[in-house]
Amino acid sequence: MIELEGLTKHYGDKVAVDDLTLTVRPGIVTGFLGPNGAGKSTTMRMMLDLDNPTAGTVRIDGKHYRQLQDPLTYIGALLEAKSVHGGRSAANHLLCLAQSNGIPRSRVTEVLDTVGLSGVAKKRSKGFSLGMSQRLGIAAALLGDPQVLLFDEPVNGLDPEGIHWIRNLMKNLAAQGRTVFVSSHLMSEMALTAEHLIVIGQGRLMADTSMREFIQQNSRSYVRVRSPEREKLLDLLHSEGIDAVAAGNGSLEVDGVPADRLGELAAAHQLVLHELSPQQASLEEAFMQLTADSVEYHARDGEPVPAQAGSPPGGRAPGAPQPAGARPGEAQPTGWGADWQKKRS
Ligand SMILES: Nc1ncnc2c1ncn2[C@@H]1O[C@H](COP(=O)(O)OP(=O)(O)OP(=O)(O)O)[C@@H](O)[C@H]1O
Repeated sequence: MIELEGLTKHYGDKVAVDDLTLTVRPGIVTGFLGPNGAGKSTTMRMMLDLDNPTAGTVRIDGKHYRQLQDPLTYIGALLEAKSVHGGRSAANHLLCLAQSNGIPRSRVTEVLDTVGLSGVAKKRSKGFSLGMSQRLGIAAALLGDPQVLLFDEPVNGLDPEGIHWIRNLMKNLAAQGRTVFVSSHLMSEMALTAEHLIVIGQGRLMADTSMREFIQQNSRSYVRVRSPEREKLLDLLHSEGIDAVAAGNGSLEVDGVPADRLGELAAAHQLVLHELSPQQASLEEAFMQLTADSVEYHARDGEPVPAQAGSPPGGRAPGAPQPAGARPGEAQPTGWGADWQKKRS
């Protein structure tokens, strides 16, 4: 397992990682989430002794990284897929790593086969696509057959088949009893892969919980009900002391009552329903809800507006409503490109 205790990293005045204490357990895939700049890569680098902590410790199976003999046989990692000597072939790159870590040469062929790069084993890695480089990085992580694996954005650049493959690979590694710690911004992918989540924001621990609990605790689940007799249904629900609010498309959103009970109530009062659907928030919604206040980099609202002949940047789409305060026929600069347009006029 990986144990962090009070792990902290300052870069000058910037607190990149702030007093993290947590344990990453074997046998499951643990997802590592946080907005841009939250401190994920810094934490992973400190786990691998690539950065010195300002305070605190990291232990891999009870030992500091520096105490590990042949560290690749304890912990394998994919951090920067492109950080490979471009002049070396894939096989040579892996062979160098193997030789410096007491790993037999035969493992190079095995891991190249595992990641599907046998056909390009002798090709120089500088010609590799991002997806191929990711696979080579994963091969390097697997080389020493370690019990602990770290993957920073492993699906970056992979095609759908590759994404499917890495998802199964991580699950299989965990099922073998290994510790698998993975960061990704792809929430849908994380939701399919990780069983446990660690979430940080501005360097601080925000959640350390199972995927299920995380979604339940940080999002609202409700039942959407649609009926041609919405007002009657609303009165009925209120008379039963059930909270319901009118939503778009003639529907109601009902909190805290299972769909079965709502269906039975409607049937008992002979009310027709056109929809009765439980709504559970996604990991993405739960993540955004939890981390909204710790997002460091905010983009401005507004759509990029393409400059078209006869239509100034920021102009309205045909049929779009006139912005408040605008004179008829006059396009108002709003959103993306608005400052640029103001400077021009
Ligand atoms: N070498 C460095 N020198 C100065 N500041 C740094 C350095 N490395 C990281 N930082 C800062 O530390 C903070 C955490 O960065 P880090 O790269 O760990 O975040 P992250 O969660 O991995 O972000 P992303 O999701 O964008 O990859 C950021 O504010 C970053 O600017």
